[in-house]
Amino acid sequence: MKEHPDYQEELDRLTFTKVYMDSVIAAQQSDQETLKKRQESTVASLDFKDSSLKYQDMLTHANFMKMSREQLENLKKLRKKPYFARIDYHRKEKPEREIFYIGKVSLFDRETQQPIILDWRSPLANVYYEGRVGDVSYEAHGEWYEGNVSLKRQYSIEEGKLLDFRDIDITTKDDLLQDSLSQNADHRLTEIVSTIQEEQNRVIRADLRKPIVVQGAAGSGKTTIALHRVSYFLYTLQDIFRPEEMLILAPNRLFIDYMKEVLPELGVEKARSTTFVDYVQLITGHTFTVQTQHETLMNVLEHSGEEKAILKMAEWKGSMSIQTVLDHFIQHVKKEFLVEEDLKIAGFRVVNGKKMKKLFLEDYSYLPFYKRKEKIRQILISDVRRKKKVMLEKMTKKYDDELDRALYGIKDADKRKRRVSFLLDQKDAKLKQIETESKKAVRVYMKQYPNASLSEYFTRFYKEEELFDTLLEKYLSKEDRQFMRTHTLEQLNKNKVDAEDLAMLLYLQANLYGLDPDYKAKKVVMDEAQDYSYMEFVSLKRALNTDLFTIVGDLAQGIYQYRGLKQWQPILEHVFREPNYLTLQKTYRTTMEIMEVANSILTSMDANLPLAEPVLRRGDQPSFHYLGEEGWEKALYEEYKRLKEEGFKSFALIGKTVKECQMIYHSLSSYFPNESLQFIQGNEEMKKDSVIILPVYLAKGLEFDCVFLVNQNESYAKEELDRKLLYVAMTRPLHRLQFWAQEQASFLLNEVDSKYFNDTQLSK
Ligand SMILES: Nc1ncnc2c1ncn2[C@@H]1O[C@H](COP(=O)(O)OP(=O)(O)OP(=O)(O)O)[C@@H](O)[C@H]1O
Repeated sequence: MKEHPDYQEELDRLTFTKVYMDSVIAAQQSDQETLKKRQESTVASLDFKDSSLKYQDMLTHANFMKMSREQLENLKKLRKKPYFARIDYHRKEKPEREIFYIGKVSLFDRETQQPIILDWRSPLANVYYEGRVGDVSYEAHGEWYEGNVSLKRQYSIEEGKLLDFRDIDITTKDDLLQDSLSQNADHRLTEIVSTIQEEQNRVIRADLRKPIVVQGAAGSGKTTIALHRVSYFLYTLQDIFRPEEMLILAPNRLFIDYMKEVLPELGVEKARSTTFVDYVQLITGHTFTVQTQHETLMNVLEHSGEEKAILKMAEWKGSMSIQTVLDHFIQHVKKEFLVEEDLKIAGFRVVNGKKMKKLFLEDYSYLPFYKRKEKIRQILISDVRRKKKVMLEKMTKKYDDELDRALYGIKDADKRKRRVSFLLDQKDAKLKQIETESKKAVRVYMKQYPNASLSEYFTRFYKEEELFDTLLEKYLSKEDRQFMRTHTLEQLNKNKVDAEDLAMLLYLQANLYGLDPDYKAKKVVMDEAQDYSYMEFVSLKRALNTDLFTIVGDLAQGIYQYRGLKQWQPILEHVFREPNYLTLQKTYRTTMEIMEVANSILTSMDANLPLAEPVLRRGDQPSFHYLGEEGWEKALYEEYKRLKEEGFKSFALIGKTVKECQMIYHSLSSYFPNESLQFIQGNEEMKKDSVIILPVYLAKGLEFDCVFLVNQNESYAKEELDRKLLYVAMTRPLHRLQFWAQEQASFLLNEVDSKYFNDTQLSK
């Protein structure tokens, strides 16, 4: 590197940037207010018609100057690695080329407003990620700019020191990516802004106003890219969206912890990250215990007896048909809101009932039923208040006229006296009647409207047998209907619901009550989306009333296929308007050797999915170890020790089920040093230096340097579900994969070409 003609220039640039950052940090610490004002006045004096990048960037800079303590800390961190790339760019209309350094956030010269560092999310930075050197164009704020990139350079900077730099042209491979992939993982996801690949960049920057569905192979960066898209989204639309309005849905709490590490790095830590189950519970405020899809899956894997009927019911509860049925049920409920009685007070018609019905059916048709009811109540209150005055006046006038007539018309003094006194009493009584009836009229009138809770409606759906049968007979046999009714009602008696019921609850909540604004989200990210049912997508969309969804998943990993999606089509065609659909085929997590074995399993599935293409990274072949031999536990421990000595940091032992994992834990715990094994079966947080034992369904989405697939008792069968579980398990390691079982067939390795793995018994 030192021989490079630009070496000194690059060194000077880094020094300049760091010194500049130091001055910003010092200035921020000493005089935050003055600086802020100065920056704001510079921005204020700008030509607002200038829609170019510069203006937008300067606004960003103004925000940047309004640094919070947290941001200041970030800047200090960034000083260690201020940028990772450079582009030399010549914009068509400009006289000369400009040099831009790209980093995690932008930094501008306070005096000249020239960028010292360009944010990776800025429009111009797109040309770094897309294509190679040569003619390029990019879009910024609706306008296209053309130009030429003559140089793309990558830097390795650590602790503020320039370690290396290299240029990328058409022929060079991405060394930075290779370096980054060969690193070891320590149970957490990292940001990848310096090595985002072209196909990934396309997902990150795809039209932000449209929903997007991404089918990506295992390890293709779906989770990582979805989070980078949120970061890009917040940067680009920062004037419209706040991070708190983002909702990130992950499969379980373990996964959220794993993902969370990368959120502050990307500036999206304020987004709400949760599971679908927790989110629905929060929105609906219900207190049911939820039988999760994992528990159902476990029952199936461990053969509980009723599994066929349970699976069928789960599938049905998540299907497209249930939406139609629920819509009918909602229409049925709606009839109870169609009050058309007039509201009368002391004989006066204060409110026309037909008008109320019209309000409900037409004017407020965009609102959930109970919100419409509330609107009507408010209208009634104000109508009654307004008309009370008129009624009192009219009533007073009526009696005053009568009194006049009595006073001047009745000649007989006694008669007149009686009549006047009678009229005065009457007047008094009538006015009082108006007063008292006005007070309670609305309350009484509103009693005609239903007043039931969400769980009452939900229970009713199952309880009213005749209605239930009428609604469902087109879709399910009598036997299936019966099973579904009794099963769900039994669960409800125990204050329990199935995970699949949550979508129905959310759908009812959205249609009947709506959502508390505090829980609303304007943009939704769904990871492991293949595991969601059709009804879950529909209910989320209905409840949140937004199209801004980023949906990433892999059908090949659809281990909850009994309830989840088998294809993306229904979502693409029926849930969203004109969604974008993109695929990620390259896989970055694992080595070519591991991917060859995993792809053999993928080929044998029905899914008809493209094979994952690993980026060129080599490692040891996966190995098969005989677990039947005495002392296998010690042998496994020795393998672990050997790999640890090689420098690998994170290890997992993956079993097919929780029971299998219990067995593995039991067998191995006396061989591993105290506390170094951690058995995860739910939401426990993973300890950093432990060897993790966990069932496949919980390992989904996670990654480890080395993975041991262990099979003491439960083999993977040739059926679809088991193939998917196996595929998920095989695609977890970054570097090493070992199979431990009594026979190769336990991992379906008898179907895999033996040249792809090493049988340790044979090679002895
Ligand atoms: N462009 C990249 N540069 C460096 N590392 C990358 C890149 N893309 C992905 N990775 C790494 O590849 C690994 C897999 O990424 P991620 O977990 O996001 O993939 P995924 O598609 O969600 O996987 P799965 O479906 O198996 O859960 C992570 O370690 C991630 O950091």
